[in-house]
Amino acid sequence: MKTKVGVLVMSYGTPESLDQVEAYYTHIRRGHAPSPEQLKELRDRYEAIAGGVFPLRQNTDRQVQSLQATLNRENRNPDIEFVCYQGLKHAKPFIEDGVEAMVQDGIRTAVGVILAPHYSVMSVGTYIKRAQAKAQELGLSISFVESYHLHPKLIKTLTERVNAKLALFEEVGAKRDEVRVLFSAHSLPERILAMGDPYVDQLMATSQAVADKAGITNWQFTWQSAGRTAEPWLGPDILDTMHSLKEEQVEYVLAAPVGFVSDHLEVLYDLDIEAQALAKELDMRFQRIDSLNSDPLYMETLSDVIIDQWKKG
Ligand SMILES: CC1=C(CCC(=O)O)c2cc3nc(cc4[nH]c(cc5[nH]c(cc1n2)c(C)c5CCC(=O)O)c(CCC(=O)O)c4C)C(CCC(=O)O)=C3C
Ligand SMILES: [Fe+2]
Repeated sequence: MKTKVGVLVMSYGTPESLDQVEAYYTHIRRGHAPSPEQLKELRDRYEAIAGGVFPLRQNTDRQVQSLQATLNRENRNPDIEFVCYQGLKHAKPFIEDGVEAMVQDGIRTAVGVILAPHYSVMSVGTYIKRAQAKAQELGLSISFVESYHLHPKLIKTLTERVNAKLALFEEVGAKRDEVRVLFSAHSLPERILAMGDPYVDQLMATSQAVADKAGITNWQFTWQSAGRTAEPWLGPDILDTMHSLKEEQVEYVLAAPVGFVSDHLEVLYDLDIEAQALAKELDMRFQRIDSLNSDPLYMETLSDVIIDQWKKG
């Protein structure tokens, strides 16, 4: 009989229906309910992306399924079998539920991975902390993949996506080097800088690696989707960046949100609706690269780093 190795696949989580948006938002706000205005604003954004469909849920389900198949295909150790469990930060099944399910299934050792390539103590760090605490409580031995932002297969597939959209621009008459590529990621509060957090450096490294592989020099990095709180967040925001590009007379813009791995609100609303509307207003041509979702090279990236982490223990 093969020994089962658990894989806790962690992701942000999303509501299942518009009714659940309030509970979800309250969880993100650490138990503080949003004001009616804040709630309406968030519900409106979900309604705008696909009439209240929550694509992140289905995308995460597919990623987890597809990762399990990839892991068991790539695994060269005949004595073990990988079994994936989902653990979400702000929705069911929560991270703690995933750990509990493994233990109930008799799993003794596990690896945790997050569906986000870049480490920050405020993002990936909090997923790991919660999983570790629950695992300790239940006596499960678990270790974690902290980041995989320079994995060659990740860089390769992101580069192919950039090249595919640059080719589309060329079809409408733009020269490849006239397109400004905007690499982006979710902003975080500025205070991560004083904490020596690797988030910014890792994002710059991914962007530089993709730019090098695609052979592009007309690019920059910008933030997006900053939270609606009083404290300062990392900037410049993509909308401000686009205003500056207008002044530079840039006409063609390609958004490459390398901090995200799935179609969800931050991509489908903040880029496809909000940034796209601004581009129209500024008379710019704006595109974005396709999200990774269950891309085979992304699945292999995850499978490689999980198998390596499992060998290390
Ligand atoms: C680093 C990071 C990632 C990327 C890494 C990762 O994936 O983990 C990410 C992803 C996501 N963020 C998401 C949604 C939201 N994030 C919010 C608020 C916040 N995000 C934060 C950080 C991040 N968020 C932070 C510091 C806050 C402030 C509150 C707090 O300190 O936690 C809010 C509240 C309202 C607002 O501010 O917009 C919403 C609705 C969705 C799901 C979208 C969907 O359902 O389709 C996804 C994938
Ligand atoms: Fe967020």
